[in-house]
Amino acid sequence: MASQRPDVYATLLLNDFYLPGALVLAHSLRDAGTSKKLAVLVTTDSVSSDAIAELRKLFDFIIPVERVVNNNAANLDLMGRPDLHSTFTKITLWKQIQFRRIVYMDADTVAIRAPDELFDLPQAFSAAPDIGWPDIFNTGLMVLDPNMGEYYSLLAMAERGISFDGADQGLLNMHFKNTYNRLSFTYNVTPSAHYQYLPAYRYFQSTISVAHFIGPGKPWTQGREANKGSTPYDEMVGRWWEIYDRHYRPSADPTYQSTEPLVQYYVKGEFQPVTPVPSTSPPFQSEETQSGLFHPTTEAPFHETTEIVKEAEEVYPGPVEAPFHDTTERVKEAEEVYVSPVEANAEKEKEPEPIYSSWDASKTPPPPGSRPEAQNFPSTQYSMSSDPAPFKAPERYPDPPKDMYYEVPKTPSYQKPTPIFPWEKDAPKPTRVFPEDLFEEEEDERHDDSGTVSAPIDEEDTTSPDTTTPTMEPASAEPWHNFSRGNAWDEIPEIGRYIGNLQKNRKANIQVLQGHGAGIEQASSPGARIHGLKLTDFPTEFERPSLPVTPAPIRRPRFWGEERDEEGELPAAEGVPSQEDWDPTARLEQLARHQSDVLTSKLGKDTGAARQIPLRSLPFGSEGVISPTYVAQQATISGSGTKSASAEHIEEPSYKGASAAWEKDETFPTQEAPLPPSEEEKDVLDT
Ligand SMILES: O=c1ccn([C@@H]2O[C@H](COP(=O)(O)OP(=O)(O)O[C@H]3O[C@H](CO)[C@@H](O)[C@H](O)[C@H]3O)[C@@H](O)[C@H]2O)c(=O)[nH]1
Ligand SMILES: [Mn+2]
Repeated sequence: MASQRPDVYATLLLNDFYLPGALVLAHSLRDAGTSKKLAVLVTTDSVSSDAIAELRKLFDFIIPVERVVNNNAANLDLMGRPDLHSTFTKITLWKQIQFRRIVYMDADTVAIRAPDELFDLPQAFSAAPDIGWPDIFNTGLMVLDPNMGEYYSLLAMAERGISFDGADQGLLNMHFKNTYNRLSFTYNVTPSAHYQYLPAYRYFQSTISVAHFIGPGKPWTQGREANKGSTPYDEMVGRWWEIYDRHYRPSADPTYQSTEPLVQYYVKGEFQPVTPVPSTSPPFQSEETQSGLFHPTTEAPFHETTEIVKEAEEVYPGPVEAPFHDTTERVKEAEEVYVSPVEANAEKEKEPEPIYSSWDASKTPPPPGSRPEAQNFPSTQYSMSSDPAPFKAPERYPDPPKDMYYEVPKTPSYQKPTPIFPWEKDAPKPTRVFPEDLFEEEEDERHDDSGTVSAPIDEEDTTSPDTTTPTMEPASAEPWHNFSRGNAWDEIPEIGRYIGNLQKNRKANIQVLQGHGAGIEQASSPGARIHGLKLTDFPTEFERPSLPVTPAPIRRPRFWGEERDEEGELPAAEGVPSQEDWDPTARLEQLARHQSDVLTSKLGKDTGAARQIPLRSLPFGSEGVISPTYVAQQATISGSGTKSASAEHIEEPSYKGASAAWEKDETFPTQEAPLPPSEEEKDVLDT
């Protein structure tokens, strides 16, 4: 008597988190005037008796089913939905042979109209395309005729974990492949917050039968404020809230206060206890679910704005009891663990310290005996002004300040900074003459004499007033021919003079230089070398102490014994002794003695006591060493005639600076000289 079996709309509830969805779906079908009965498949290991009690008010059949779990959940992770580990349970629909036909609808669907015509389809299995991959069907709405053969076949797949997405949709699509009857998309419209085909939505809007909120966020987990816009998604979410509000929204009507708070408990923003009620996890919850994306328990009750709390206080004038107040086993368990809000309040008076510090609300239930979370919230109250006098604006507000701009000074305000150190004020006028100055004077004279420039080519270039940078000559066909290897710092006299002036300024502050320096300048050949710009400049031959330490090399006779051709030989250097006359030991001794004399005379002046530096013996092993070319040893070397090469007297270094640490022409600490104006200061000066 197959015709006797009823038709039903069926949904599935795997836990309390989807309770609001299942209830709203049932209400939507009823409100739409369906003639069919309603069934709900529940996994009793994870759906609370309170939830079942709530379902019983609405559904004609509460059908306990055994959970079918996919133990091979890798594909669910791929989908980002570890919470769907138990959706294989959907296959138990085929077991429900007490029904002729089932129109199955996910708990996250809502009927816009009751699609009762689906019960009249000739096909045994129908479903609508999936928006993510339209060749397959979405398992959120299925029209099926229960059949044990089909069930076992599906169970066999489930037990082997055969499903391309790890959930029921992958399994059922693999089982029914292309044999399913494809329904219109209007039977399972899956609006997306991310993508929607707006013109099609508007065009087909009036024919939509069912909206399905696929994905991890459901209307009841996002709260009523989340989708207030006018997109198709928002509009459909609005349809869900419409039905929810019609049946579950608490109102100010005191007769309505008996509304079961359990449903609101699982709807974000709806459950507003005066004192928080501990959340309990369903007994079955896999690790993935607990740490996964979806946590309605932690989202729902504790994250509210004060505004809504106030609203709730109006609705619930007295302390609200926990929603789990029956005597089921689960609630008993909960009561053992948790102190009731009333008890908690009593304890609070005894001991005000909060004990929430280490509790992670997203992972575990509150610790036993814990205080209400919000007990220490600041309770500052602001009252409205009770002064009835209207606000009167003052007659006149003060004028805004005038001339609020910066006036650029007409005359440059740059002034030499006031001296800080005494030597800045008492600095004597520099009198030292530098070779480049002499060189310039000579140049001027030459110009005057001949009337034409007779200087060497590079000098000519640099004196030309418009050639400031030799490297920037006009481009020619072969630019490398004109490329100068010169350094502008060496070649452009302006730079040289500028740096020279800087150095002069600095040297002017060093008094010790003046007396001794002049002699050096006299001795140096003016114009022979422009020095002083580079730190690596070495003293000239005139500035160096002359120490004839190297003898002239001995010429060896040529291989054939003939005499050397003296033509082309360089003249012997002045003051360089011939190698025959060179006794290195005597020379070293002489040098050491000289050094000792210099030191004695210097230190003697300072300390008043002349110190004798004893003659040291030569290092061990070097006593008998003589130059291989040494010919005749002479005890004393008679001077060869030149002043600087005198064997008896080796000249002292020509420089006698401030200290031995300084060498001639070394740069001196720059902080002492007043620095030239900076670029900014020059800008001011130029204006
Ligand atoms: O914690 C849960 C999870 C799921 N369900 C039930 O299982 C259904 C499927 O889960 P859902 O979150 O609706 O999945 P969808 O976001 O819709 O994901 C898609 O993928 C699922 C797995 O293949 C299919 O079941 C859906 O039909 C399909 O739309 C829900 O509607 C509920 O009826 C629960 O009761 N509790
Ligand atoms: Mn769904």
